[in-house]
Amino acid sequence: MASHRTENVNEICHDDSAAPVKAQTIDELHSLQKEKSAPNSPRIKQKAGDGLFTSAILDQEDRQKQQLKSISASLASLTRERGPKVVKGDPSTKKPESPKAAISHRPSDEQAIKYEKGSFITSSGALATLSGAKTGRSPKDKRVVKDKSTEDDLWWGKGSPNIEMDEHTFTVNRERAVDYLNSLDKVYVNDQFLNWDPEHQIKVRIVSARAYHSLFMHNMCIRPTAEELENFGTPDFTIYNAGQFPCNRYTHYMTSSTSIDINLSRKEMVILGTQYAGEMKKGLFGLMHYLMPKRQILSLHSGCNMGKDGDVALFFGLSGTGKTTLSTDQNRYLIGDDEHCWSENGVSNIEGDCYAKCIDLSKEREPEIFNAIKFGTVLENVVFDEHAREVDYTDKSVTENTRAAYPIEYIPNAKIPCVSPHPKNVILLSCDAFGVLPPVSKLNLGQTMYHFISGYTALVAGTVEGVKEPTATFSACFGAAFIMLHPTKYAAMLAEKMQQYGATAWLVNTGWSGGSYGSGSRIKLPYTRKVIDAIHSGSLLNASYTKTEVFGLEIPNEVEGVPSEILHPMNPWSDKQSYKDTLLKLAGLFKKNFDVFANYSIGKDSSLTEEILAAGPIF
Ligand SMILES: Nc1ncnc2c1ncn2[C@@H]1O[C@H](COP(=O)(O)OP(=O)(O)O)[C@@H](O)[C@H]1O
Ligand SMILES: C=C(OP(=O)(O)O)C(=O)O
Ligand SMILES: [Ca+2]
Ligand SMILES: [Mn+2]
Repeated sequence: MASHRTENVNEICHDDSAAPVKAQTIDELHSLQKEKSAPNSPRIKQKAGDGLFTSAILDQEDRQKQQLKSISASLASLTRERGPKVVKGDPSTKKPESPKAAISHRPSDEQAIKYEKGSFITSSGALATLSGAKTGRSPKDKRVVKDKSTEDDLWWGKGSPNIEMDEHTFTVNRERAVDYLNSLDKVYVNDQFLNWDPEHQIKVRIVSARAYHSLFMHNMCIRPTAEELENFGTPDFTIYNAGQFPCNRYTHYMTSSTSIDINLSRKEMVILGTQYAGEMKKGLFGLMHYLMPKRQILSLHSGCNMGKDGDVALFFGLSGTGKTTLSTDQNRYLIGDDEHCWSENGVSNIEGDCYAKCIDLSKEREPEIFNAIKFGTVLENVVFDEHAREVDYTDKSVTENTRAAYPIEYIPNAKIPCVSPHPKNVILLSCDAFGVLPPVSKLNLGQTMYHFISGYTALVAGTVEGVKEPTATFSACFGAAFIMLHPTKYAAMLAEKMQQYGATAWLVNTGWSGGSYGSGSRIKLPYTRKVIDAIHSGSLLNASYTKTEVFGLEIPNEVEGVPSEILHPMNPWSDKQSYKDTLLKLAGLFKKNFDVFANYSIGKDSSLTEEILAAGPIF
């Protein structure tokens, strides 16, 4: 057969109608595609001589050597002298006898596709992957080292998320993780930042076995510039993610083959037996909940956005209550969807991404999130069509907790750098599965603190292992799984800041209406958006209010764009007696939950504590 192929297989066939490409070989052509610079978080350039740039005296080669030395030190076992010899790059391009490769900076999606079963590119260009047996967090497997420095500082005991372990057991698990990582041909190393406030930035290193974990963290943390990366130095905190490898359940303190261990003194975290990426994210959040309050900065499990006129709103809420959905708003600048710091400088995002739930995601209802799912985005545990690679967002067969992690700049109106002035509105989101909390109510300071400390929601299926249907949950500070100090410490700081900056608080029910889960229905997202619009615009502040029974919540009689019948939660219930019974049942749960906090005082004098205690349900 005649063929038009030329002798030299590397030569490029020219299409004579187009301008000729200068490259002569495939390799040369590929070199044209190579990124000029690796992607970083877009930011305002800092002035030369500012903080991070001062140590730029070393030449590039020396800095690379130091970087590899530092990675090698991170991977050193505690019982041997030094760490493995590491080189930069993809191990498959190196000779077999080459030492361990550490792939730093932009981990490629291709690495995941090449090495990880179940990883594919979807029709929109995102990397779809599977997190394995665990598709949600495992809070019961979280351990925190109790030592001299943490035993007095941290919240321990009943209700606390910090289940203790000793230093020795931590070392056993650390050694297990490091040995596992060192047994692999390659590991991925991310050196990145947390917190967009340059004064309070934290340097983190994540060592992981999976390309997916590396890409996830690349998105999640703030991406350094090439220059910042070279001058990174020693990280403030290191994660060893050996999630594919189990812990030894016969080890003291271990109750399963999963263990997520935090050692604040060693500034390290070890992950064994779970590949759910949210463990890394929330582990670092725990770290910030420890470090920031020491600097008088309040760490918040909240989303944050800002209007054109600079009015800022915080959205507190547990997983699935709408932080990501509602902070992503086409009319407002997005500061962040999940984790922030409130300092005297204002609000700053801790992260560089959004981590959206994508069950039942639709382009019509949530266009910004839908469009952010493109090349560079990690899609976890979604199901897609084998040929067209179209994702079916309604498919729950892997989990209901399907997720998309994308760099925050994939949202068109994200504000970079992700910092804002002080909040004007503080919105407490609660997804009430009982259907008795009003769609919106205005809170006084006592009520704000009462509801902040209570942290009530219905845990929506999926995010925590084993939770199959909405279940009433109380999670202090709307994030008890992540806080490190006693809830009243964060509450006191929130009260002080809200008073100082004159913020108004609102309780918004994004859950059920007209009946409990099973008989009522979830409040329509467009209605919740209207409620939020009215809060932002200030119109709700001037509305007339009616006080509810039992919870004493002030509910507006009208909200533009929302049917007034649903504003009082009793109206849409067909069985009024059932409403009243359910209301009392929920009030009882609140009361029981709050009992453990009744003996603590909040703030400088007893008046706020009294206000808070008086703000609970009366029945
Ligand atoms: N009324 C509503 N308000 C907010 N979210 C809603 C509402 N009704 C349904 N949802 C859905 O609930 C989920 C909220 O999840 P998300 O915003 O990711 O929560 P969080 O960021 O707090 O974990 C989204 O899937 C969203 O589409
Ligand atoms: C990632 C999590 O939180 P959220 O749903 O709030 O993003 C989580 O709780 O594991
Ligand atoms: Ca969260
Ligand atoms: Mn979220």
